[in-house]
Amino acid sequence: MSKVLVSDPIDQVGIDILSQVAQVDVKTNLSPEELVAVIPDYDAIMIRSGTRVTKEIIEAGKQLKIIGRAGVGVDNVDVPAATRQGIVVVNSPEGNTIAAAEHALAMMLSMSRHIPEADQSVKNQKWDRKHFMGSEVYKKTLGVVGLGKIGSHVATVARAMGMKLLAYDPFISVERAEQLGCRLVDLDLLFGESDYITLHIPKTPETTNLINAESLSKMKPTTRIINCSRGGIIDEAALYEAINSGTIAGAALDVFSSEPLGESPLRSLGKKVVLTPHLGASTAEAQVNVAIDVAEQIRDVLLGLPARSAVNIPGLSPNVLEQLKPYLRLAETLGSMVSQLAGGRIDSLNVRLQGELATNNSQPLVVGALKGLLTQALRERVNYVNASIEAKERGIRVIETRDASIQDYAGGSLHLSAKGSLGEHSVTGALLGDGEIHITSIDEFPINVPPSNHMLFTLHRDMPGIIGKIGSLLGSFNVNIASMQVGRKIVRGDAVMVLSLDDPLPEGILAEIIKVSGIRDAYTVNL
Ligand SMILES: NC(=O)c1ccc[n+]([C@@H]2O[C@H](COP(=O)([O-])OP(=O)(O)OC[C@H]3O[C@@H](n4cnc5c(N)ncnc54)[C@H](O)[C@@H]3O)[C@@H](O)[C@H]2O)c1
Ligand SMILES: O=C(O)CC[C@@H](O)C(=O)O
Repeated sequence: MSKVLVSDPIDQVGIDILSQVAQVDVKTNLSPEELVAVIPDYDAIMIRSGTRVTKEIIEAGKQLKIIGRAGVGVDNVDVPAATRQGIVVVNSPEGNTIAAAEHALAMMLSMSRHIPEADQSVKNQKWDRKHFMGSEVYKKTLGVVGLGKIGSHVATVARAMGMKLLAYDPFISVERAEQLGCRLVDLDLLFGESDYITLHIPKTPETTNLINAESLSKMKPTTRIINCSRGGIIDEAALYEAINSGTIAGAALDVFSSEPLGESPLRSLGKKVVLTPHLGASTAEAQVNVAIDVAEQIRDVLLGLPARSAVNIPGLSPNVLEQLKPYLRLAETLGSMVSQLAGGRIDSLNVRLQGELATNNSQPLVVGALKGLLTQALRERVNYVNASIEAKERGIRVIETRDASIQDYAGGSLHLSAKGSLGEHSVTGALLGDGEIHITSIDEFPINVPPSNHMLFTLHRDMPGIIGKIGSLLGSFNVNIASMQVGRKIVRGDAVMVLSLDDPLPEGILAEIIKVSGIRDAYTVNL
């Protein structure tokens, strides 16, 4: 039975889902050393933001197949290290969107009305109404940095509260921003005009310390900043200076460059600052959502099914995935066939999506073809996560083409051609009515055969007697032929013969087949 380690607090509903297929061990607050020590036993790890899954942990996780992040940000996972090791990393891109957006809005309002401090003073037996004069958000300008899922919801609610909206997001269209009632502007303008600035961006090299002494100096003395996205996007020392000196009015922070927050002068800024301990996703609803979302994906991957929100393989919606599954099998089968036909070192793979397939998201099929191609060399070490990297590292050039005009099969067909040290070979395949894979051409010779576990292909001159000769030769070695088909372009020209065999071709027979007069070449394929 598979084993899953849950190393951060996860809602019970997630544990119940995992328990359907695995032994689940909940061990929270493990030190990095303890994690390295226990991880070799586990097939999957499920985390929130508390656990850092480092390269060391990943390398020690020899059995690991999947890392599940019950939340959005995967910056606490070394995704490149996981990818290299063929480990799927999944998250829950939407499960806590509303929770995080509502937290940002709550932070904005509580900072404006000094609610945390006022509450504390009443609890301390005081009745001080003068000290907590607030300001309204109505008709104020909110600058939204990052207009993705959370930023969009914040914008929608803020607009309903009567705020004017500016937004900065280099990857969002003007139309989308306008739909949300936001004016898309550059960062300097947003910094200069906003009364409130709310950050909803990932932490990347570009966004690290985006809010620094220089950007803070462009803001109004009344500006207040809200950060419920990621620590490290704000230079905390510069923020402290700016608030302390009156360059800006205040900040509400849920995330910090180092968590838990250690000694920090930010704690001393009184009512100008509201601080929460990374609570953006901490609602009962969000925790149920993310636990279900990620536990289901871990369960599926442990059952050998694809994940719907993998961050290191092409993301596909469950519906698209369901439709594409038979074509992924087709791509893998053709990839494995073409690599065996080509033999030797492969320099390039051309993947041509034909007919209806040409209109689809081709990336998963290309990865599927590469996975099939590399299975010969890497066996189970290659998977949908690392196939592209492994191909790149081997110097295999991948060319992707589309031809929607080839309407040979309903649903489309896939044509792979591999060029290598021993020449070039191609294979085409399609799914027939019942979803069964059919090979529809080999080296551009038309055929129509379902693939079988053991196959023999010959390239020969189309002439009387040759089929009989091969049949007798195989018979003399006690090889049973299950089916046979010939494909040719012209009568008495070159042809290919495809034989499905009951057993693998014994050692040495291929050399005998090639000696038969009229046979130009012969190849075996085992799937
Ligand atoms: N505090 C919490 O508990 C909590 C909860 C959930 C999410 N988050 C964090 O909130 C952030 C946003 O999450 P989301 O679900 O909205 O993500 P998202 O991917 O839907 O949106 C992020 C947006 O940022 C934009 N962006 C990327 N680089 C940018 C840049 N350099 N400048 C401006 N915009 C840029 C993207 O185009 C995208 O629209 C993430 O960092 C996530 O980890 C925090
Ligand atoms: O796990 C959490 O509580 C925080 C999650 C949040 O930071 C996220 O990126 O989804």
